[in-house]
Amino acid sequence: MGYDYCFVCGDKNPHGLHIKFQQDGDSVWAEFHCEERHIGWPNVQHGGITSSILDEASAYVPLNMGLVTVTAELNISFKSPIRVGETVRVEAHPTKTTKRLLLVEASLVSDKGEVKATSKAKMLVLSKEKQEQMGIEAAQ
Ligand SMILES: CCCCCCCCCCCCCCCC(=O)SCCNC(=O)CCNC(=O)[C@H](O)C(C)(C)COP(=O)(O)OP(=O)(O)OC[C@H]1O[C@@H](n2cnc3c(N)ncnc32)[C@H](O)[C@@H]1OP(=O)(O)O
Repeated sequence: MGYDYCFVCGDKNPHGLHIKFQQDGDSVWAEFHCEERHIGWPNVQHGGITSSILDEASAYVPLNMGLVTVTAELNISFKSPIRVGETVRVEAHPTKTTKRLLLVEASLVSDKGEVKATSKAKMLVLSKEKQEQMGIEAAQ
C-alpha cells in the first residue's frame, strides 16, 4: 500500500479526503468542501478532519522542499465551526527551518474570509535510515 492511500491526499483511498495540494513558493494551499460524512456534531465538521487537513498541509511544506518529515507536535486553535456545505482553503508555510526541524504555520479560512482554525506544527526531518525503518522509501 503506497502513498495513493494517504487518508488526506491519496487517490486510491475510498475513505479518504482526496485533497490536492498546490505549491506557491515555500507555501502550499488547497481547498476542501465539507460534506455530511465529515461531521461530528450535527452540521459541524469533525475536529479530527480539521486537524488532518492542517497536519497534511504542514507535511507538504517540507515535502515540496525535498524533505520527508513526520509531525512531532501539532497545536491547533479551533476558532469557528466549519459547516456542511462550506468550502475552506488551507494554507501552510514555514516559519523556521533547521537541519532537523521545520516550524510550519497553517490556517483554514472560509470562502467568506472567516478564519476557522490555525495551527503550529513541528515537523521532524527523517534521515534516510529512519525513512527505511518506517518503510517510507520501500513504498516509493
Ligand atoms: C517520499 C515522498 C513521497 C511523497 C508522496 C506524497 C505522499 C504524501 C503523504 C504525506 C503524509 C503526511 C502525513 C502527515 C504527517 C504526519 O501525520 S506523520 C504521522 C504522525 N507523526 C508520527 O507518527 C511521529 C511519531 N514520532 C516519531 O516517530 C518520533 O518521536 C520522531 C518525531 C521521529 C522523533 O524520533 P527520534 O528521532 O527517535 O527522537 P529523538 O532521538 O528523541 O530526537 C531526535 C531529535 O529530534 C528532536 N525532537 C524530537 N521530538 C521533538 C519535538 N517534539 N520537538 C522538538 N524537537 C524534537 C530531539 O530533541 C532530537 O534533537 P537532537 O538531539 O538530535 O538535536
